[in-house]
Amino acid sequence: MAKFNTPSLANSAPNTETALWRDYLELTKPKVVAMLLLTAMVGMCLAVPSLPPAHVVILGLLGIGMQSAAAAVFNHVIDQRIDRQMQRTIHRPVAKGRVGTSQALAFGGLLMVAGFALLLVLNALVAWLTFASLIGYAVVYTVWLKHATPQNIVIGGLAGAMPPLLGWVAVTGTLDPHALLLVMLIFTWTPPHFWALAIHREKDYAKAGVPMLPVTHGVEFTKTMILLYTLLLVVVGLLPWLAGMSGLIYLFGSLTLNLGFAWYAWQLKFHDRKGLAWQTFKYSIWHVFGLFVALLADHAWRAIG
Ligand code: HEM
Ligand SMILES: CC(C)=CCC/C(C)=C/CC/C(C)=C/COP(=O)(O)OP(=O)(O)O
Repeated sequence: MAKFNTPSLANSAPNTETALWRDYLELTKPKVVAMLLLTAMVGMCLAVPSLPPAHVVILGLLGIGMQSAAAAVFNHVIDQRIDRQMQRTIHRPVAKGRVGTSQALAFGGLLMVAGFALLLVLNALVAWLTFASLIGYAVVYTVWLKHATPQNIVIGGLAGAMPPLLGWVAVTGTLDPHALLLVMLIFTWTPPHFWALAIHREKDYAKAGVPMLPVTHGVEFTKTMILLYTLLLVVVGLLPWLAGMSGLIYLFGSLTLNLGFAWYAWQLKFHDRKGLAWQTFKYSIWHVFGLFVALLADHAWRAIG
């Protein structure tokens, strides 16, 4: 059994380069946060029969975006040592020493406080649930789960799955079971999204001593799990329609996208070829984008119809 690392804040890299605004932007994982905000916006829209008030959308997206970005900044600080050991992450701003630990912590802290304050203007429930998601990703997942179990991303995935519910609560101030269906969609999507990448980057994770599934249980087992989760996603994808939350536009959109994901997973398991794990990962990103656009289009159609 390989020895797995525990996180450390020590930064031994020489601080030879100057930080640019681009480095600070990179710390926030902007493309991931953009996707999280799309899912939050869809949660906001589905919470009401037509459109949510503009000021709620603006304040809510800013607050959720800032707290998600803060979580990503803290993740860079905590992961700096393993980031220096992996090809994919070796050039990151904190890992390379272009942004120091204290500057990054100050930047993340500022985003966290500002985001929390903006959400408090809307309601206390959304502010605290968003903060709990930040802790879930930056502390529970990054500090502990990531190094503790190959189920790390399954459990930790809950934080990344929360934004549709956060968007919903920003608008209504209450929890609604329909919002949980949207969380379930992303929760089920996350393992095949990440494990496809983990297969592609298996050597990186093995080198850094992070117990990701392909490292601990092998690539074949991981492919089986990817296939099972995509099949589960086909079923979970039906729930918004079965619950009467979404209509036929969503149903056909989600079935097409989810069966497409399952097809990729099937190919990966039974007819693997060079680069297919990476293609599956890329597909997963377009897939989650398409799924939430389908939810939005379906809602818009029903609102005007
Ligand atoms: C625990 C949950 C998750 C894990 C472990 C995870 C892992 C990753 C990793 C390692 C990458 C980087 C790939 C690279 O460097 O090329 C990535 C990329 C990405 N992820 Fe995830 N992810 C998670 C959840 C999510 C969620 C919830 C979303 C949005 C709904 C998301 C959206 C994206 C996007 C858009 C990218 C591409 C970023 C880019 O090209 O810069 N991820 N994910
Ligand atoms: C407030 C709120 C909604 C918080 C959630 C924020 C957030 C940025 C979730 C995204 C999940 C993600 C990118 C995980 C990858 O982390 P990793 O450390 O495994 O990947 P890495 O090696 O690329 O850093």
